[in-house]
Amino acid sequence: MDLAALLDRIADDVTPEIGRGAVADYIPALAQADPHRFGMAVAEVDGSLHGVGDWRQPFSIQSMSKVFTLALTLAHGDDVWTRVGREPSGNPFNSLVQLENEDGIPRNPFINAGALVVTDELASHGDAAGALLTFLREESGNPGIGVDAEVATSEAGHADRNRALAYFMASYGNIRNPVPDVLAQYVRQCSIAMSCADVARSAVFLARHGLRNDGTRLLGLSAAKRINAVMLTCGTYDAAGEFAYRVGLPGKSGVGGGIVAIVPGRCAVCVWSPGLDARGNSVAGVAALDRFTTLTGWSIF
Ligand SMILES: NC(=O)CC[C@H](N)C(=O)O
Repeated sequence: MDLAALLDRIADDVTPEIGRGAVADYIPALAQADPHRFGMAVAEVDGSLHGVGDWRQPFSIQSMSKVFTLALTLAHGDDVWTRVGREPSGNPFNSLVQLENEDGIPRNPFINAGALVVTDELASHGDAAGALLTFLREESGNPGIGVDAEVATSEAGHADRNRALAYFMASYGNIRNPVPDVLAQYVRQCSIAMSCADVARSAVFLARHGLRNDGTRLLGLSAAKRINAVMLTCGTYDAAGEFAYRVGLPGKSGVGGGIVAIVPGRCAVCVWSPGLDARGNSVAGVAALDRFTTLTGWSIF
């Protein structure tokens, strides 16, 4: 399959979708994003890389970081699964509503509550955001990857919802490090800026059943398979059913407008366009992945 030509065609096909939706503005720095940007990259398991549009342009990875922190945490063992579930929440990514009835155990690691628990667990093994940056730089081959300081400051100044989630879980004993430290780590991880090329290359270990780009193993086969399963069922929040229906791949979105999707055994795909739908997923991004699986037949179903 000529993936370069395919990506050109997808970019053409989704042109009417680019600019639709609304950029996230609850983190003020994200509101400055240009909704007319669009990029898409595919990293194959053999190391080849293809892209179209703004695929080399760094953007705020936001919740896509949650896939990588979960993977790094599971590389230390399975303990985190006693503290976070694996069920879709059916609620918005920053919702508080289920936590009180469910003893402070978040539904899954990809909503904010669950991601805070994962970061807390990873922080018990050292500097969580530092470990994440090291991993992303090594995997992508881009040592320039870093935290966007403006986004980090903006996010830290508008983190009351995440602060509430973290303190509430701490009251159940499900945040173990000091809440301000966990929040600082979480804000740093969300504020990392990467391009579609960087994200796709950093995520291809999930298509390679846990093997990193240098051939070493980050995760066992089961852990890699399980992350893909949780991405499929929970990676796009209360739109995960719709995403599975339209795209049919494990995927994880972020409010910066990125979505990373995995074709097990073949490739990782990252698409970026900042205009979001009401549930926080990129409008053009979902459309592009929909075209990608339709044209290639590479859905898991
Ligand atoms: N869905 C997202 O990308 C949300 C991430 C964002 N940093 C937040 O915590 O609200």
